[in-house]
Amino acid sequence: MRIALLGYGKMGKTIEQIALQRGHTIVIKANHNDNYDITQADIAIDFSIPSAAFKNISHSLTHNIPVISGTTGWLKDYDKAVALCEAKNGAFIYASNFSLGVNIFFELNTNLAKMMNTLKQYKVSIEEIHHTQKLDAPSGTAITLANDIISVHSNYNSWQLNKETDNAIQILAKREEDVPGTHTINYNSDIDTINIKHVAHNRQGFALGAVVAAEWLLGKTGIFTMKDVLNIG
Ligand SMILES: NC(=O)C1=CN([C@@H]2O[C@H](COP(=O)(O)OP(=O)(O)OC[C@H]3O[C@@H](n4cnc5c(N)ncnc54)[C@H](O)[C@@H]3O)[C@@H](O)[C@H]2O)C=CC1
Ligand SMILES: O=C(O)C1=N[C@H](C(=O)O)C[C@H](O)C1
Repeated sequence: MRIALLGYGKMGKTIEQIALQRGHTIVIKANHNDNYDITQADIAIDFSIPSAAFKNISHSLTHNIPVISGTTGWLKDYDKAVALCEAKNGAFIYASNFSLGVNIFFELNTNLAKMMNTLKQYKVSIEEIHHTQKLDAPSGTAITLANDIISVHSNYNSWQLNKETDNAIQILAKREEDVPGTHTINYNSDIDTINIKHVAHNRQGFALGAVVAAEWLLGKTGIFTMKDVLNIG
């Protein structure tokens, strides 16, 4: 596959390594608003910044290039990206987290939340820890985890960043040097605490997932998620 990397930072560079190992070619490495010809590529992979993601995605879809996006913090425009993809009969995958481990963790989180729905003495909270350069908070992964709990647990109808309220899930966002991504779900009662945790040791899992998703998407039309790619859930 000829891949356009829209965003050539920490993730773009890790994706390049894995894509080359899997026999693909990188034809575009775009940072900032570079003037590139997207039609040279078979597929675009966007790991850029929140304020640039929608523009990158719509540029690719407008030119009939399938696109994978892992950028977080741009979801206010997600419905517009879906509408454009449908109008162009294109192909699009967004995932807040492309790693296989986190996608298994998403399933674990939903199943645990279903069980905890009958045990109202436990209060849930989410903690995410990332590197200090991260632009958005809470992480996209923490938002997915919170929304998945809300969809099956009747005590909660929203989430709140760094704030405890009755019917909202508190998400604590911490920033520390060099942390690739740690997410913990805590169910706390007066008697005990149950928690599940995912710790990324590096960025390889995110990057491999994004390349596997690109390989899977090529030749398809529609709007998909990592559940479709990994056939789980
Ligand atoms: N979904 C997932 O599995 C993962 C998502 N991420 C997300 O991916 C994004 C990128 O993460 P990192 O690579 O760690 O950040 P980074 O800051 O290292 O790289 C972002 C790059 O985007 C570039 N950029 C700025 N404006 C651009 C534009 N208009 N078009 C193209 N590129 C532009 C910057 O110059 C920079 O090189 C973040 O939103 C992060 O939260 C990160 C890891 C995994
Ligand atoms: O910015 C990061 O680094 C990460 N961002 C994603 C998120 O916001 O959830 C995924 C991963 O946790 C790393």
